[in-house]
Amino acid sequence: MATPTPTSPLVIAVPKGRILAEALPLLARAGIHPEAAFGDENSRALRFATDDPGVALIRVRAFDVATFVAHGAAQIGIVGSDVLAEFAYSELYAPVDLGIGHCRLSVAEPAALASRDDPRGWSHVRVATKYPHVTAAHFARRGVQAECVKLNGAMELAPTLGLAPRIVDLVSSGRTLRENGLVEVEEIMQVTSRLVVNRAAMKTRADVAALVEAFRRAVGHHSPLSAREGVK
Ligand SMILES: Nc1ncnc2c1ncn2[C@@H]1O[C@H](COP(=O)(O)OP(=O)(O)OP(=O)(O)O)[C@@H](O)[C@H]1O
Ligand SMILES: O=P(O)(O)OC[C@H]1O[C@H](OP(=O)(O)OP(=O)(O)O)[C@H](O)[C@@H]1O
Repeated sequence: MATPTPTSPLVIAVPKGRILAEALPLLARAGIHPEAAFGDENSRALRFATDDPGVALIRVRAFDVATFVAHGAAQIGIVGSDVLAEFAYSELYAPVDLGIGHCRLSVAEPAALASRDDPRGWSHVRVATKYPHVTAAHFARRGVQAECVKLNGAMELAPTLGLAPRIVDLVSSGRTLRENGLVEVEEIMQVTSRLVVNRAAMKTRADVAALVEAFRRAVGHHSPLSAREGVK
């Protein structure tokens, strides 16, 4: 595990993709001003300077933000509560709900199946998902055994191609489900993006604690949440 020293720049991990666009104004409000390439989706760079030599940004996949911060390779990150719930890293502290990346994690199935289906009667389900742990835990809570087929995207194809009759995926507008003939049958959790911090770095580095406060002020949010609270 990388041990951050007070002299090394503080590294903030931000996911590429949709969260990046929503995170940019928030970073600015927290006083972080990255070089222009950071907001350019076409840039192939992965590490970016800011106007503060003590702060650098990295752009990584959403699921990898949690891994970088949990191992101390980055001290702070921005990540969806869906990802936090799936990994449940004890090294991560999630003190601020950033109020961006609103969506929900839901169970969906083909409209034809839903019209004659009763979720209360399920004892075993086969589900295609990027979230096998959250899915299994959700069904186990009501005594249903979930057999998960792990996919990294395009879960919506699974029912029509016979991979699994149901999926667990993120839903926002509902358009992706609709355009693929699926309907939502159960909500598992509401999702927003959280600021995550490496617990050891939070205790040992004053710059980390100061930046957490800057993010709190930036979202006007003051109540601390642990990594497990609010993420079911
Ligand atoms: N439709 C959505 N509306 C709002 N937020 C979303 C939506 N889909 C995903 N998110 C949030 O954004 C995060 C990243 O999702 P995204 O779909 O960009 O990842 P991805 O493209 O699957 O990532 P990668 O390609 O790196 O695996 C999710 O973990 C979730 O918290
Ligand atoms: O309800 P909607 O508004 O249609 O949003 C839901 C879609 O958004 C996410 O995918 P994303 O667009 O990030 O693409 P990806 O799965 O290819 O990353 C998610 O995996 C759904 O497919």
